[in-house]
Amino acid sequence: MELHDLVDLGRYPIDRPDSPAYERMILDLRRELDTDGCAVLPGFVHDEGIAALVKEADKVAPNAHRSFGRTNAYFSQDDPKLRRTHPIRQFFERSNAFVPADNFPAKGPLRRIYEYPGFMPFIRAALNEPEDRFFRYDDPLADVIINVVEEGQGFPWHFDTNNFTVTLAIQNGETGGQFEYVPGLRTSEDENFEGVARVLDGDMRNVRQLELQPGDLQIFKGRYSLHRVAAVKGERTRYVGIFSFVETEGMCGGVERTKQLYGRVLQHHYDREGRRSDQLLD
Ligand SMILES: O=C(O)CCC(=O)C(=O)O
Ligand SMILES: [Fe+2]
Repeated sequence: MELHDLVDLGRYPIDRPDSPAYERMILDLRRELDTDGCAVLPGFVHDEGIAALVKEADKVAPNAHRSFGRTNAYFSQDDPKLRRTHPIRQFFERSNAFVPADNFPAKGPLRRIYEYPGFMPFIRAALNEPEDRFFRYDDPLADVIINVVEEGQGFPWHFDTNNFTVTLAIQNGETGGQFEYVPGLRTSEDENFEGVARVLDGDMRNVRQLELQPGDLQIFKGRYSLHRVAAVKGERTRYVGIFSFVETEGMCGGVERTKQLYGRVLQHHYDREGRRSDQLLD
């Protein structure tokens, strides 16, 4: 399986895991993840690869599920029993559109990157996770998707369900669309509702901002880092590819979240509801 027509393998030798260059790359990424809770690989996909990905995105964008509505950081329902200021009760406007994973064939450029045999071991090594706790997201609607964001749309503060998130910038809006995140705001043992409430309330002290360029790959721990995408402005649509990985085999999106984001839910989601190795809300 070849990847050089999409990925800059000279700069990022994910096809040569035994080389010193690979080892150096992994050490650099680990350092970045330790200090910033996030690592960026500029130009991971080269210009020609991006052209192929934009073409694929343009083709499937009409199949995106457009969803508008108010969501909290956990994509859960309101709980009127809690005090009014509790993060579960803080709802923000979200409008975006996800192209569900079943739009991306194995031979298309986006899934070819995700399913390239060396890609998962590379992401796992960068995150320094053990082999028995690292899997692709077992979600036929969400393992690899494109987030389509048009003028005026954005994605408010939230946590991902999948433990690890890898995003690939494919096309930027004219302006806006910056990514903001707070690394490690919750852990698998602690929701840290107080810390989350402070950020939702506008405390920007621990918020970091990123502006990715098309071709840049970003690795971060989406289940533990609160994050959001600023509204996009201008005519051009923002496309971001999202590849998800989890620590528990068979883990997929919950029923409520999947309904909200993809507009449908499969038997698969009911069968696996609650398959998590932590007690977090979503
Ligand atoms: O579009 C992005 O950059 C990320 C969107 C996001 O956070 C998500 O889809 O969960
Ligand atoms: Fe997210």
